[in-house]
Amino acid sequence: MTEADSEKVDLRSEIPRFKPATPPAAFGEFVENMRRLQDLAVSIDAPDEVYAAAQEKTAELIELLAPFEAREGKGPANRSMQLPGRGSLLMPPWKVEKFDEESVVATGVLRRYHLGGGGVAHGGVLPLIFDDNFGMVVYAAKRPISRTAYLHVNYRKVTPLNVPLAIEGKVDRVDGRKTFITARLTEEDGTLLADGEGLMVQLLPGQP
Ligand SMILES: CCCCCCCCCCCC(=O)SCCNC(=O)CCNC(=O)[C@H](O)C(C)(C)COP(=O)(O)OP(=O)(O)OC[C@H]1O[C@@H](n2cnc3c(N)ncnc32)[C@H](O)[C@@H]1OP(=O)(O)O
Repeated sequence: MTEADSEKVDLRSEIPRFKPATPPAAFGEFVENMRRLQDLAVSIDAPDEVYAAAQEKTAELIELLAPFEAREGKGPANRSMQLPGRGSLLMPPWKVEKFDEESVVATGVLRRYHLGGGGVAHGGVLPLIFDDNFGMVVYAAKRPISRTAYLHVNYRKVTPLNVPLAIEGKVDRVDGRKTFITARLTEEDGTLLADGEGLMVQLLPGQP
């Protein structure tokens, strides 16, 4: 395998030194279509022929895209700050509203894809939102590159779908390599849905 080949197929990387991307509008529209597809994939109840047609169309899309799979940090997903969820399908489609040393605020809605049961968000989605916020807080506060050592979420109320939400996280205290972060997830009127605390530990040279 040549070096160029290994770059194409090796999806591992060290923790990324973040480089923002500015993709064309079509990328953002593609990601939003994919999000709509995710919502539909978890909610449809369709005739057999519709599933068969959907299978064919998605197979065509995979064939179109597969030749362009690239290693972490090359494509625009996850590093397009102007797009909801930084253009990453893993992330809920939230927008960063405030990003400075004082705090990081992101707002958005959770949608059908994020359903747990009983019409409200899956509990596992919340730690994802908190962890991502903690990562951005570390970055915005100009702390060294760190990884989450622990993350604690208190679920205070069920989190509704399709309702505007906000998370605000900030550095609580710093102790050597350790950055302790707190965050709150609220509805627009300030109702507290969940709060969280996390420890981000600065990576030492050579740590992945
Ligand atoms: C624009 C921006 C976009 C970018 C936005 C991107 C956002 C994405 C952010 C995602 C971030 C992640 O999810 S990262 C992925 C999830 N996390 C991981 O996979 C981490 C896996 N764990 C590890 O790699 C390691 O355990 C580390 C690096 C966390 C720590 O290991 P270490 O380097 O050997 O350090 P160690 O000596 O154990 O600990 C250092 C100090 O921290 C304390 N410590 C360590 N772990 C814990 C713990 N669980 N609970 C309490 N305390 C702990 C120790 O007691 C010690 O304190 P003292 O004795 O010094 O007082």
